[in-house]
Amino acid sequence: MADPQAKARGPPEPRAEALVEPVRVNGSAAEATLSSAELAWRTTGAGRDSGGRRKLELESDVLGFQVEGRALKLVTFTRGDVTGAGRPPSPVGCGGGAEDRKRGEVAVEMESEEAAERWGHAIRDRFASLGRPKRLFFIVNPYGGKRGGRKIFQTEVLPLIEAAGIHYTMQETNYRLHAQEIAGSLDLRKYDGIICVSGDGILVEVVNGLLQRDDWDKAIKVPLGIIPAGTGNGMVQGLLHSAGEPFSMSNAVFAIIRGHRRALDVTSVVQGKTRFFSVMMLTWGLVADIDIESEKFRWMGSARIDFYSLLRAVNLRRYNGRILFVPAPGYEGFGDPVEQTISCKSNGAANAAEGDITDVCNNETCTYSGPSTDDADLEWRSLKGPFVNVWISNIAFASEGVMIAPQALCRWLLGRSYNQGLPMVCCSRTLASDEGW
Ligand SMILES: Nc1ncnc2c1ncn2[C@@H]1O[C@H](COP(=O)(O)OP(=O)(O)OP(=O)(O)O)[C@@H](O)[C@H]1O
Repeated sequence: MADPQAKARGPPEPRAEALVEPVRVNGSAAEATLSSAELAWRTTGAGRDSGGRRKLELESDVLGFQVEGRALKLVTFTRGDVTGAGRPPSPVGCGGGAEDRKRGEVAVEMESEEAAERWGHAIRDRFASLGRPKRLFFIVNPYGGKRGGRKIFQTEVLPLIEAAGIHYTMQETNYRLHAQEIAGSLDLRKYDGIICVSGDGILVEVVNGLLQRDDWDKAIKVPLGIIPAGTGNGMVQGLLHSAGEPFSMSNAVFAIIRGHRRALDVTSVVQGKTRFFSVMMLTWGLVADIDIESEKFRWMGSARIDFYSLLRAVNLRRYNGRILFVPAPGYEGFGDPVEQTISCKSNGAANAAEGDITDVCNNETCTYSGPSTDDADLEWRSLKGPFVNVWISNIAFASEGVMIAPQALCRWLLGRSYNQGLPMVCCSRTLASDEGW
């Protein structure tokens, strides 16, 4: 989940005492230990696996659990078999590869109901300390990608969410900007996060809806998540990549269940009299044209982008314009110096170098008015077109298969002309007018 607030997990919890009990695991007698990090057991009876130690990492192997009388039933989600019911278990310490996770169950029968309750409490506390959500609000776009959002929610998301014991509310979007309206009026006190089952567009609508609220400063701290059901899905790919997880639907859902978070910058964009907020990328020229003009091929799913890119690549257009930017350290040599003072302060847009100053923020609809920056000492530079493509990216991936800015938190990718290649320019945070929460 992308959480604009979370910069770090905070200081580690004090270590709780490990619980040790004689139990039966999947019917076999064993001695089990529950620490704050793992549930481990060693079978004690006679048998093929007697004495073998197995373990489940609570953070990364367990979807959820239930206490039923003396039984503690854990739903596992692991790479490889740790239950002992199927293939021989992996020895302790051997992690799984990139294979997909599979669901399993480990039934731990305790000696008393009190013991089962005690262990249940300990696991619940551990999940809470990890920031696992308990109540989520899902926004499902039935129209995004190949129009599979509803099915993805029912078949891929719900089974895992229910196994994790998470309460949820789901609302489908009925029209363009509906997600923005929903986020603008949702009672956020009821939820630990808003999850979009959609393409990247709905996530951006949600961010805009949150920032248009009167309580935007609290609203924007609500964790947001995304399940890939769109055309590009670059945000999910970027988030999973940064967590070291391969791209898959189940990994995206599990990352949300585990409470994985990272902060995300928000870019404030002013165009004429309109202000909006972006968390992913801004494009002008080739990529924007491909995105917009390929709409008529939406039935192709992700392939529409590849197909239309080819069509446009053989017929490149050029765009005249000038880009003003503040280079990041080490990139000061890019572009040409700008003489005029450019203000990027408070409410307004980055004003044109020629000096047009327009206050474009409409306070009725734009409660968050963008970051305030003191740009008095900033050394602005400029690049003059014509451009084939201008691509400003806040994330590493444009889509599942397209890594455009490997180290992106903020990168500028500028295609000045077809023959000059694509120089990459690292911009300063203030250039993108962003603010990290
Ligand atoms: N019921 C609906 N009917 C038509 N459009 C809708 C509906 N619900 C949402 N939308 C619009 O669908 C667009 C695409 O949404 P989404 O980002 O989920 O999918 P996508 O296929 O990845 O599209 P894109 O590549 O344009 O981001 C958004 O602009 C959204 O406002």
